[in-house]
Amino acid sequence: MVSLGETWAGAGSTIAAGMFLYTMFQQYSHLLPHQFQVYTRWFFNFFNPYISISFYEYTGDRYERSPVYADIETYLTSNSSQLAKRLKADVVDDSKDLVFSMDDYEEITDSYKGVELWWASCQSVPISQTISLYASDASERRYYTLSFHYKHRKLITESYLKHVREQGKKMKIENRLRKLYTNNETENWSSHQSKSMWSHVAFEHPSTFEKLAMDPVKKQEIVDDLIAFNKGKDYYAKVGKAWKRGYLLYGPPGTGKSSMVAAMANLLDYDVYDLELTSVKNNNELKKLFIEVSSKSIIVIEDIDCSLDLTGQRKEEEKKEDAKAKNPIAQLVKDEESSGDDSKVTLSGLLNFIDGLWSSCGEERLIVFTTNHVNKLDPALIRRGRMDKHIELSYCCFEGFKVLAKNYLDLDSHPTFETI
Ligand SMILES: Nc1ncnc2c1ncn2[C@@H]1O[C@H](COP(=O)(O)OP(=O)(O)OP(=O)(O)O)[C@@H](O)[C@H]1O
Ligand SMILES: [Mg+2]
Repeated sequence: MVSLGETWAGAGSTIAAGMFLYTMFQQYSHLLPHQFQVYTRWFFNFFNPYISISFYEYTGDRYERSPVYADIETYLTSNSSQLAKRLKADVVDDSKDLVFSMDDYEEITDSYKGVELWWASCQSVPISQTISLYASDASERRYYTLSFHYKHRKLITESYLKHVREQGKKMKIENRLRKLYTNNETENWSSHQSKSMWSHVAFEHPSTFEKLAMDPVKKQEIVDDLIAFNKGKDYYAKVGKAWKRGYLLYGPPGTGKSSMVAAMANLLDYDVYDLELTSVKNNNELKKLFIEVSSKSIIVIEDIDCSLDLTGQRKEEEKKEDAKAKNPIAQLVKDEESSGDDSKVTLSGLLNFIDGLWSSCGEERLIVFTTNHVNKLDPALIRRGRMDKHIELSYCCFEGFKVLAKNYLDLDSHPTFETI
């Protein structure tokens, strides 16, 4: 007699065989005559209770990888390294560890709220490549297919896929190597649209808030402020503001402004974008740079008073207006001559990216300015709301000295402390 268990096992393998046949059919159906294709497709669809969704690595004419594909890949990394039998190992640019992912044509089972579903990694070979041996430009297209029973359609499309993307993003952040970016002058960036305008190295600065010598009350206030920002996604959504915050660090040279930026990045686990304004050609290039900044990052403009003549520019404009009133033609000629060098980032351009319309692209970003001369800056640039928090870093106080004594000499107290 055949037991119930055996019957189910038989049914399971029939379903698996059916799905395999269907996948094969999908892969090679373009080689069949058209009429035959229509009938067989109808036949399969009629009897097939499973829905499958494909996620391609590159879609349409995008240069960059599809973000959905990347999220799924990361999500499946944890599942596949346990479940799949054939894996690919790779050292990925952004991650600390080796990354394992499913090898091509491998399949794994996942379950979500008691529903079973199947992921397969596939590759479609372009037709041109099957015909011509020389079609070197036609590369394979990778994609994942997700299959599930049609009665779970709502659950999968509305909830499971969201879960996959969230998990994928979270895992990517946990596993990533943080980076320090800089905008160096790449001459041919415009001819390679897909090439990033930022170049980077791994960010491994050892500075932390514990090691920073400053008034402990002030320090705690800054740490609390940063953590509140980090957890403030809902708050920013509620008040209808872009999720970003500006800090102005000012004080005499060598008082720990750069160290504090590094400490901030280490505290929040953010990337650092060191923006060198003097090598940005114009506002348009500044816009491109800002668009490329990822979320969870700090954009730093060091010594902003030296980077640009942001203070003088307004006066310049006013002077020009005066000159125009006195001698309009001479001023027009002058303007014409100087318009050839559009090599200017203007104050209004910069303000536009700090809190204009463009500031809302990307989220969870800190903008930090450092300066030695706070009173040289245009008040519009540093008004509250734009630079939300002004932090003065000054010469060492006694509390700060104690931190230094601990850091360097491992001393908690000493008879000479009182004298100091
Ligand atoms: N408050 C501080 N706590 C601990 N170390 C500090 C502090 N201030 C400065 N230092 C030490 O002094 C050095 C210079 O500090 P840092 O580069 O952060 O100063 P800065 O304010 O950015 O200077 P500049 O205005 O010249 O850019 C660093 O090596 C840092 O370790
Ligand atoms: Mg500095």
